[in-house]
Amino acid sequence: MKIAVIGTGYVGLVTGTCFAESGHQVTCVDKDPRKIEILESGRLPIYEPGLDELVKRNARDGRLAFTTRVADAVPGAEVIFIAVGTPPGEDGSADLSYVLAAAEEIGRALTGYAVVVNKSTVPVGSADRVTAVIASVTSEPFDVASNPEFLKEGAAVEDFMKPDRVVVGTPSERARAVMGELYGPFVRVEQPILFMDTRSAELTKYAANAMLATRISFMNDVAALCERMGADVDAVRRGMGSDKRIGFPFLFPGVGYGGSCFPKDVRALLSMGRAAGLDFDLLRAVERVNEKQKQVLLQKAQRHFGSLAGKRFAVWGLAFKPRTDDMREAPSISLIEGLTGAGATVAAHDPVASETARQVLGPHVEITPDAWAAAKGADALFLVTEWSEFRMPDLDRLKATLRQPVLFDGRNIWDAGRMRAAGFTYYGIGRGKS
Ligand SMILES: NC(=O)C1=CN([C@@H]2O[C@H](COP(=O)(O)OP(=O)(O)OC[C@H]3O[C@@H](n4cnc5c(N)ncnc54)[C@H](O)[C@@H]3O)[C@@H](O)[C@H]2O)C=CC1
Ligand SMILES: O=C(O)[C@H]1O[C@H](OP(=O)(O)OP(=O)(O)OC[C@H]2O[C@@H](n3ccc(=O)[nH]c3=O)[C@H](O)[C@@H]2O)[C@H](O)[C@@H](O)[C@@H]1O
Repeated sequence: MKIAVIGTGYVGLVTGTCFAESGHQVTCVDKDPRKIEILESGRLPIYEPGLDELVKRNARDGRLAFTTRVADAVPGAEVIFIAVGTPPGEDGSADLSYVLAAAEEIGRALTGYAVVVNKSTVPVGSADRVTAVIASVTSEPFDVASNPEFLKEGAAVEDFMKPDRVVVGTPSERARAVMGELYGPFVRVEQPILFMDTRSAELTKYAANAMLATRISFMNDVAALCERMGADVDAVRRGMGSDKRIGFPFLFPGVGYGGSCFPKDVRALLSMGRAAGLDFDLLRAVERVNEKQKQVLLQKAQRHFGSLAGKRFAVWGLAFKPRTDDMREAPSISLIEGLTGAGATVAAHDPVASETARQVLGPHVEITPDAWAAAKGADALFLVTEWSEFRMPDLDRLKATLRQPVLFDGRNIWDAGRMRAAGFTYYGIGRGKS
């Protein structure tokens, strides 16, 4: 099939590349000429494990092309994906302007029947608005489908290639057939394509993200309770997750969820609820707990040191999660702002996100080329993102490098007993009284 993908961010680039990998002819469009220039030169504008190899191979073999012009990609395409951003507006509701602008450009470029697929995360009812915009600028036949994306950054290719499910919302039999053919190679009987109406598909995406965020906030509050009651959240988590009805994923307490989606999608769902006359109390609490959680390490440091003024702190891990360079709503930002706001200086290291972090954090935060340089002379070390390379540091070297052997482990990746036995003062999240 001939496919066009509008937007080459995490979702668009992965979608386009994975369809090209399965044999389709794909053109990816981005209005940002810098991104297209980078892609055409064989590099990637984002860090996503395994993606660069696939992009290079499919571009070389002529199945994947890039352009800045929607009008170059749409004519003749049977399926056109919209994968542009839907950032939060002032009141938390999703800003649909990029999606509608892309829809209009698509409409103007249509040359015959196509399925226009909305992959961006959009409020319920958006498919109707996309349909209206396209119909207002073309008389060509088309259908609109909602096909929310569930990939995780850092594992995006794997998630796309082997999805737990594919959700497709459309009333059109013809569009269902096209989408069935497209996704057939990616699914099996037990990982089905779930066809439904567009509104249900749009809501499924928000409800799934909100449920995952709820699990995390729930566990962060359980962790807080563990600290007050002298219980160990790791044991509690294992005990809970072993129940098949609960399961293990997304039960890790930490420094709060971040990233480009959970925070914005929780807010957007709350806003949708408000507009529909529903006060989604549970979700408001999820968000409140998350904001509180982002302060947890700062509060532990304040309790330990009293005043933070004049202290030097090291931070390991800046991206909102490992295996990505994405800093959007990263919990490291709140921590570092809290530390520097209290008069401390910060030196930080991230294996991949240093460049994006520098732009977000500004010049007053020292970004070091390796983890040890950040730790040198620090009064304490904060572990914020659980990159694999931080898991087993040389403890003798760490003790000799830090000015004071104090550890704040925001992801519970270190063995508390081992750290204490090695002479560190160790603080985790929900690991007994602290
Ligand atoms: N990042 C993620 O892991 C996931 C994101 N989503 C959703 O997918 C959507 C896209 O997210 P990301 O890929 O992270 O966004 P992004 O911000 O990384 O990329 C969006 C791209 O679209 C381009 N763009 C905007 N308007 C355009 C137009 N009219 N023509 C051509 N290009 C245009 C922008 O220049 C940008 O490069 C959002 O709605 C997001 O909520 C869904 C699942 C996972
Ligand atoms: O809509 C989206 O954009 C995507 O949002 C999340 O994916 P992502 O944000 O890439 O990363 P996650 O692995 O879900 O992590 C999100 C945040 O939650 C935190 N987290 C995750 C799991 C956990 O147990 N505890 C926890 O604190 C992570 O550290 C991170 O800050 C969802 O997992 C994807 O299914 C969804 O497609």
